[in-house]
Amino acid sequence: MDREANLPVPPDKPPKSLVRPIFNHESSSSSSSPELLRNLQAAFKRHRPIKMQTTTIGPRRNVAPQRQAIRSSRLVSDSTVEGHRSQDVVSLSQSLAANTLTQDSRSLATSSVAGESMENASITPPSVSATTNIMFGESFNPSERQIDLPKHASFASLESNLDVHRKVQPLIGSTLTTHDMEWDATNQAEASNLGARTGSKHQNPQTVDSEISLKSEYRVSSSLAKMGEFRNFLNQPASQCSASCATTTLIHSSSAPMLNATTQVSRSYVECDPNANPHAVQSQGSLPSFHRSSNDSNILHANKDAPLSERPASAIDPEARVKETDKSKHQQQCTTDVEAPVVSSTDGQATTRLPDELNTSVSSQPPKPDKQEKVASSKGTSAPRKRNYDPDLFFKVNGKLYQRLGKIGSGGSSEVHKVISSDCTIYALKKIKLKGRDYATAYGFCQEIGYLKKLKGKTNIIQLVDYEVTDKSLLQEVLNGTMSNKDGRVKDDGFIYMVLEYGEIDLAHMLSQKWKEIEGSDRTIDENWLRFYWQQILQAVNTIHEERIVHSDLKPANFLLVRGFLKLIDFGIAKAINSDTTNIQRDSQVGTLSYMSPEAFMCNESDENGNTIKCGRPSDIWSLGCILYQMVYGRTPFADYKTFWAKFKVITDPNHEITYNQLSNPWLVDLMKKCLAWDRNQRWRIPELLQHPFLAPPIPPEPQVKSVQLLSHIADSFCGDDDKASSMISQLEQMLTDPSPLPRNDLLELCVQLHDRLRRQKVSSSLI
Ligand SMILES: Nc1ncnc2c1ncn2[C@@H]1O[C@H](COP(=O)(O)OP(=O)(O)OP(=O)(O)O)[C@@H](O)[C@H]1O
Repeated sequence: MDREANLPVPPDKPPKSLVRPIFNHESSSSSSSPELLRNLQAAFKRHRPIKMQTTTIGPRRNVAPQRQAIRSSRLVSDSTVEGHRSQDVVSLSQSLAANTLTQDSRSLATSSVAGESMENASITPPSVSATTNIMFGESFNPSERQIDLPKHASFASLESNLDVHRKVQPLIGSTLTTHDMEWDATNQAEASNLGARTGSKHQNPQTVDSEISLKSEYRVSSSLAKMGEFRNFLNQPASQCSASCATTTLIHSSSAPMLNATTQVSRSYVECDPNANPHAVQSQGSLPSFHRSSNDSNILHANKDAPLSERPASAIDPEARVKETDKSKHQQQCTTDVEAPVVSSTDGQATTRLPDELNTSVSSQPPKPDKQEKVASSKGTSAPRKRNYDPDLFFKVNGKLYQRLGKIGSGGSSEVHKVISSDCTIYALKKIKLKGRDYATAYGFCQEIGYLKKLKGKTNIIQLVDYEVTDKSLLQEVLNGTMSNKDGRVKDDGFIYMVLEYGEIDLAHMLSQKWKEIEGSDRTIDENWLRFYWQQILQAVNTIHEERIVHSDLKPANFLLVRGFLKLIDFGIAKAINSDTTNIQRDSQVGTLSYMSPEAFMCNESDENGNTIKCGRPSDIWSLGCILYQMVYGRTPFADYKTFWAKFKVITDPNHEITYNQLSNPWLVDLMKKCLAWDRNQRWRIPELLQHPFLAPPIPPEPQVKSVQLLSHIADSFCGDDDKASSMISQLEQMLTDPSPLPRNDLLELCVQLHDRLRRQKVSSSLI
């Protein structure tokens, strides 16, 4: 039965021309004045996100709690410090704000219905940006990116809505099931107070007010009843949860007078996330007026029906399959939970639970204008799947949408983008195009997924959050460790998508910044800074070496700073394709070549003994030596050799001597030499490097300290300007303070000479 049909038509529909630009779809009703909407529209046009092409932007009520507003202004200023990144903050925050704004504009309508003062609902652009920044200031804080803030903000936004909605809650009256009323005691108390005030409206179902209240009350009750679930929902792991977020702006839509945050936002995500909040599905089914344009489609069930090629990688990944089973259980559970509100219609006629097929049918329908929805519901058919997102704005990985925030970089083989997920977590999305590559290379790229899976949970390795290989057979082969079609080329327009932890800056950029500071001054590199990062670099590489993985492409750009610590990225690729000429071509840009070991240049060739030259862990150590050299001197050891052939020649020459300018700490030179030994067997391994005196300086033994003190007494006893004696004393001092083993003979000889000199001086002074 169509509940909507039983509701009186609101007499005061705002002109569509006013609503359309805000929501980009038909807005069926609102009891707020057209004047107000015009003002809202005008106010928010000024704050339209630059990057967001969505038109689903609406006004936002200034309903954020005071405490948050204060906090927001602090965060606003924090976020501006981040310079370049703050632009993302702005665009993102605006886009996310759009979501909240849309919701709140609906709250506005309700608040007028419920008799709430419209002054509270007034829109002030500054408050919009402040609230917006509450939401995003933190989400861009490197240390808190994965965090509660977006969740908190969504929640705050929801609560803000609820502040308004609570006042209409009592209107629900007896039409609500007990389930609907499962909200916290505070709300209930408040509602019962308000009930007395607003109860009369409920008595007259024919009035516009109560009609709209009845529409909204479902959403209110649904939202309130689901508060607990919503909290849980927001607490879901990033990769599994869908929540209020920027991306919803594009797919928001509602023709109903209002829709609360929980229902609307999460519903929006069901379409992109098979694991998304099932409440959304229910609300969609139960509220036919909430339909989006016919362009949208719901993937929740479309995924089930999708052909294998369209299914997520989890369909073939046993690990992911387990996850999916759990999620679908959860989904079923949630669906059951929300069935009651679905059928508790305002006219009291639909009081039984919907049959499962109908639920499925309704929830799987692509949201459409009312008419279409009715047809679809009654027939129980699924609309054909359509692409329901703008690929210029979003990436879709395993059914989940990630909004593009900008390109971070591009490697020889990939593009890396900064993205935001539906739960407002920032990620890096690496996209590798497979088409045209030889199969072995494509296989190699795909192997990175295998390595990243193997290194899951290792804190100094970038973490893979999700992935999709559009060529499922390729992924299957990689996961099985088999390779057919060795000599073929990838013809299909396939891609690898990897959703990765996001790194704020890479070591290459850190270094160039550091060297900009140093250059022009008489300062040298800060040794403690060097120790701090060098140790992290070693530990990260040690992690993969322990896993028997050779990176083969170590360079500063492949160490990313994530929440203050360096993490290794992009490994495995170079190793997997090491013998492939493409790799050499890729690396032929000066910069990467600069870190290649002699054996990497000669890999698979035979040495003078007829043994095949292999690239193993020592090859990575050489690259580490080049990185350290660059950290110390501001340039790589072979930077003077510009072309490929010049580099090739000098690096593969065993007699070439690397220049080490003198440093105040001799251990540092020693350390570089240990890494850059031409003979790979001479190079130290990471466990040894971690114990090198540069990182773990030896404490001078006690006797040596005493000797130095004694020496200074001897120096004092020389009278006059005895240059020879002074020079001998400083030599002795140097020997004693040098942490390397003392050259005993030299030391003894010096001591004897000094003693003689002192004796002679005494003799001559006694003669005088
Ligand atoms: N997780 C991430 N977070 C932030 N930035 C990233 C991330 N992954 C990669 N990048 C950026 O993108 C650049 C290219 O990424 P990556 O090295 O993985 O691609 P690639 O195609 O293998 O590059 P290349 O072949 O040149 O090494 C990196 O240097 C880094 O600046």
